Order: sequence, then structure tokens, then C-alpha cells
Amino acid sequence: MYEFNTKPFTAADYLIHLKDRAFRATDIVENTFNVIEKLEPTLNCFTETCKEQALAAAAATDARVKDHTFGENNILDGVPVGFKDNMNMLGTNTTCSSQMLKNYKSTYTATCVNDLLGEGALPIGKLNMDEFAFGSSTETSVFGPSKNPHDIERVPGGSSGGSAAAVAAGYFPIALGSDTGGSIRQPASFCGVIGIKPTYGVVSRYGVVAFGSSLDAIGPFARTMQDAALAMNALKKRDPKDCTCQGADVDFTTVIDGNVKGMKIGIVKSFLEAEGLTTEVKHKIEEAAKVLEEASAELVEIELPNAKAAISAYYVLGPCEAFSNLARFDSVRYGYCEEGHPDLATQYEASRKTGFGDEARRRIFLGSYLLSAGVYEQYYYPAQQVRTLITQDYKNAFEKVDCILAPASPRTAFKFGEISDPAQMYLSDMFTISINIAGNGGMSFPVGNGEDTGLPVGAQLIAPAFKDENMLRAASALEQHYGPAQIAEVE
Ligand SMILES: NC(=O)C[C@H](N)C(=O)O
Repeated sequence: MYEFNTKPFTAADYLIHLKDRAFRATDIVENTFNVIEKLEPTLNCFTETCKEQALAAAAATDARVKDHTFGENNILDGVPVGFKDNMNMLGTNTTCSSQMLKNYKSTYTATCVNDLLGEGALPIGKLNMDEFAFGSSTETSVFGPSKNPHDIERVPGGSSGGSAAAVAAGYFPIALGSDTGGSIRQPASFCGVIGIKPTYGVVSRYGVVAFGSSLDAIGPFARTMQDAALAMNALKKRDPKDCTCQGADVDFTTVIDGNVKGMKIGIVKSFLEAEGLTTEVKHKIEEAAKVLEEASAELVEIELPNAKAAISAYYVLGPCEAFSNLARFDSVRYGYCEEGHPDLATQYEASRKTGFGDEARRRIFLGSYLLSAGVYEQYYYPAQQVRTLITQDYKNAFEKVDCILAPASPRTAFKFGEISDPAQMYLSDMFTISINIAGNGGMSFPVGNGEDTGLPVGAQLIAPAFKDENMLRAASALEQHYGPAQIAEVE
């Protein structure tokens, strides 16, 4: 058997070595599980692993290698991957890291999961998250938090914290996450990996447990732009099962050549002056701007005058949509059931009380209140109006620039328990939320470590709607300067 070196492979490496027959896909699965066995007791990235399914997929890859059809129609043939645990996959539970769904068995497979598996990827397991994707730290998971591989006393971010941490630790080169207000970009920033939230409508939401249906987006984590582009190519298909998904007609691997000559990059002055932005993150973003300028891009100052209202609007719209979406978890149609109650109403009440954690209940209460008569007009309407204004801000900005550079998160990873006030936690997404509201694409690229904390910092690149290639192109110029994401040494 080929001796795997200690440096974990990228997807592109795996594809080359499988083709060379340096090792078999079955060896990849064994090796991946050896790494997981070693690190998982510390990191807690998984809610469940699925070695049998990975081995079955690996056997299919190995058969393709044998009959010389390897990689022909499969762009991720033999590449190990992981899925956030709000994505349905037959043969696994889909728990959303909640007591409510702890025993819920997927009855079908989400399109995004099928997109990767259909390309020959090997499913390693389901990844930990904040309960129902409510949070920025994975601390609300019923399975306990995942750890940041760069410093295990710190959170990996959230809600897709398990996905970001698994890729940063080198379990596999690609994992999927979901992003409603920042849940891919913020953990990517905290864990020093690439995280992409595509434009709403590029990747199918079918089969992913809904949080905010008008805000949710699915995207990949990776350590190199090549792998990120491969994953985007697998995911960007139109899906008749999600009527909002039109896909994208771009080969993302062709736009990551680092060439940003003449590209106009917007710098949002008010973001860089925002209260709460730490100096080290600000410095890193200014440095990234210089890197792009030196690569012959043109920096243009822009304003997004209504973006400051984004968090307020999100915490009206998000909970309203979550409240409606989570109504199905009622102990009868879906979810945890506390038996022995005299009538249905008390069974509902008791089951939902035990089944949902504090943050989920907070959002449900908030959404139910905000949608009630009288209150609705006062909050929901204005929030929708703010949404139009923010969308218009981005449209105006993208008449002047091709891409926007901003911080992904105002700070680097915080310690467990450090942020206990929910309103404080909500500020984690101060630079990401407006993009979900407008529907554009946004991504985080790791630009090295902050001068004060020594922890990873992510630069956010924001693209016009359905022009995700612009941000991937700009990120590839950053990659040429900073290099790909580094695997964390877990101590
Ligand atoms: N799901 C997300 O995108 C995360 C966001 N921090 C929230 O709690 O809503």
C-alpha cells in the first residue's frame, strides 16, 4: 500500500495519484479514518461518520480506475468529502445538531450531496453545526461544540463550524456548509480556510433542512482555489426540485488564474471604520487590498449606505422564516416526541420545549411574535423595505466595481463561553449578513494571521449576483500572494 505522507492531500492531488495508481480510493478511506480516529476525540467535527458508504463509493472509483473510465465523467472521483448535518443523505441521520432530530433518518438525499457523490466523491460523514444553523460558534450543538484546530480552546465559528474545522484539520479537502447570514464565511475565516457562499440560486437547497428559505445558500469549504472551483463546478447545476435554483453557466476552474488586471475592487469605507472591527483584522484587509492593487487591480472607494441596517433586518426576516420552517417539528410529523401527555396540545408543548435548545426557542418566539397581527406591520414590512434598499445599494456599487473586498468577521476566533449575550453573538455576522439579504455571492479567503492574536483572518470578497466568478478570480490573486490555506497543527 502507498505510504500516505503526513501532509493531507488536496482534491487535485487525490485525482492525480488515483490516476497514477499510486494508491487506491479504498486506501484513501482507510487513511482518512486513521486521521479522524487520531484527531476527532479532540476536535469533535462529526455528528456521524459513514465508513461503509465511503468504502462502497471507493470501490466504485477503484473499478473505474481498473476499466480506464476513472474521472471521465466524475470530476471528484475518489475525493473524500463531508456534509453539514442539515443535509439529507440516505443511510445517515440528519440531526441539525438538535435533540429534536437526533434520531431522524434521512429518507432521501439532498441535491447538493448528490452533486458531489454523483461526481464520484467519497462520503466520510456528517458534520457538526449550531443547532438548526442558529449561531456563530457551534456551541449550541446538542453534540457539544467542535474545536478550532488552530487553537482548541477557541470556537471554530458557526454555524458550519464542524465543516470548517474538518477541512482545516486536513480530514478531507472539501466539505459543504450552509450560510444564511454568514455561516460559511465566518467559520472559514476563524479556521483559516476558503468558504464560499454562492449567489442565491446557483446551488440547490433541495433536501437541506430550511432555516430562512429566502436567505439560505449552500457552498463549499476548501484549502485551495482549485479545489473550491472543482466543488463549485459540481454544485452549480440547475435543479428542477428547487424552483429558485438556476445554476451557473461558468467553468469555475478557468477563472482562478490570478489575473485581476484592470479589475475594479470596491472598498467599503464604513466597513473599515465600523465599531467592533479589531485593528488586526482591519490591517489584514488593508494589506489584502494592497496585494490586489499590486496585482494590477484598481481600488475604488464605495459606500453601502443601508448595510448598517442589515443585522436588524436579518433578525426580523430570519426568525420569521425560521418560525414558519420549524413549525413542522411538532413531535407528530417530525421530531422528538415526549409521550404520555393527555392531549395533543400538551404533547406539542412538552416535546418542543425539550426538543429545541435555547437559541432555537429564542428565534421561534421572536418569529412568532413578529408575525402576529399588529406587530407584523411594524417590523416585517419595514424589514422587507430595508431588504430592497440594501439590494439596491449592492446594485449601485456593482455599477462601479467588479468585486468588493471587506472583512469576513470583525475579529478572530473567540474562546468557548466568551460571548454569552446573544445580541453580541449576532454581531459576528456584521459584514456578511447584508450579502444574504441582497442575495449576492460572498466568500472568505484566508490572508494569514492577525498581529495580535496570531489567529487566522479571512478577507471577504463579494460578487455581483450570478457573477460568482468575479470573487473567485480575485481570491485566486490573493492565493498567489498568500498561498493556499495551511493545515492546522492540532495540539
Ligand atoms: N446560519 C447563519 O448563517 C448563521 C447566523 N450566525 C445565524 O445565527 O443566523
